[in-house]
Amino acid sequence: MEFPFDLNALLPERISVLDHNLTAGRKSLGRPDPQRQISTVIDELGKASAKAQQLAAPITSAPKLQSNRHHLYLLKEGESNGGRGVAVGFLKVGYKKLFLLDQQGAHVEIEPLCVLDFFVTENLQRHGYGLELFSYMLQHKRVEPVRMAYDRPSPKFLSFLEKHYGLKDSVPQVNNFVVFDGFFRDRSAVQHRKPVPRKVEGEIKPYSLTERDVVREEQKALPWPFARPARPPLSPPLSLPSQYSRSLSVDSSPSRGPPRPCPGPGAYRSQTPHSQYLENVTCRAKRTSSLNRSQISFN
Ligand SMILES: CC(=O)SCCNC(=O)CCNC(=O)[C@H](O)C(C)(C)COP(=O)(O)OP(=O)(O)OC[C@H]1O[C@@H](n2cnc3c(N)ncnc32)[C@H](O)[C@@H]1OP(=O)(O)O
Repeated sequence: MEFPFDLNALLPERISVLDHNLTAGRKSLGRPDPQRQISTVIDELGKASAKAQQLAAPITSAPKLQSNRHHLYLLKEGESNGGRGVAVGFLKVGYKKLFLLDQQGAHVEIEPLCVLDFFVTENLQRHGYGLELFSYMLQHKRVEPVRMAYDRPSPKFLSFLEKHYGLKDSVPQVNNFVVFDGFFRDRSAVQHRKPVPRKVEGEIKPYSLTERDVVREEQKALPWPFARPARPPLSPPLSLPSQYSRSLSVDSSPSRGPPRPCPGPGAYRSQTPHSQYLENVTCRAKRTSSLNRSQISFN
């Protein structure tokens, strides 16, 4: 993805690690408003990622990064675009407090590092850039892929995880997060286990939403005539097991979350744990396995 400014001057490293400060390590060297340009890069990549995944709206943007304790790894290719560089893709991770089911079906409250968004521009996919980003993140976070949770991974990402890390067998969940065999190994000492609550009759409401669901809630919150009709709930892809439904995430823990400016209705997950499952709730956005787009250029 090309930009009308010098990416190499903006992002000196091949992979930049960005957080809520939107800085790429080095201070501005007299460049005009580097933060605004970094925001543009993040916003455009976020939009392209959402489009590639057929999400209703981006789950990655500069304002979202500024209001969360996430890390965004941004990969550039410095030689291209007449030496000004192109943005190749990004990987966004963050800690999320989740309620997961372990191998025995017991409810476990846990706060793993999660992959939240991952994108390589269409024309550069299957060239090893995704692996470069992912392995950089693993080293930076000192984590193994099997110890991470994955927020509604796309078919391409599932294939990526199996190919590069041998992650294949997942532990069934009742939410959108996917964890693989080995995730719960040696965790019992630090986990706060909870008994699985009995299902209560009546209306079943989620007590928390994934970022992907938040995007949908934000859209629903718009007044008529601005609100766009929500997509009908879709069944999980045939190749995937039934665990790919809604999440029981309760967001980042208070200790990790930065101060947030007064969220709007539905903007963030409820913090109140609910004792009900979401077994029947499969309201989810459809992902696509591929989009044949030519090289994206932003001018
Ligand atoms: C939690 C989440 O973020 S889910 C969202 C994940 N993102 C997306 O689905 C957006 C579209 N896809 C992409 O951006 C990329 O394909 C990524 C980020 C998933 C992987 O990045 P890449 O640079 O393509 O990965 P890399 O080249 O290192 O590895 C290639 C492997 O990834 C998987 N993969 C990549 N593209 C495809 C594809 N079009 N179809 C199937 N598998 C694919 C395959 O396992 C592939 O190995 P193969 O070519 O031998 O079959």
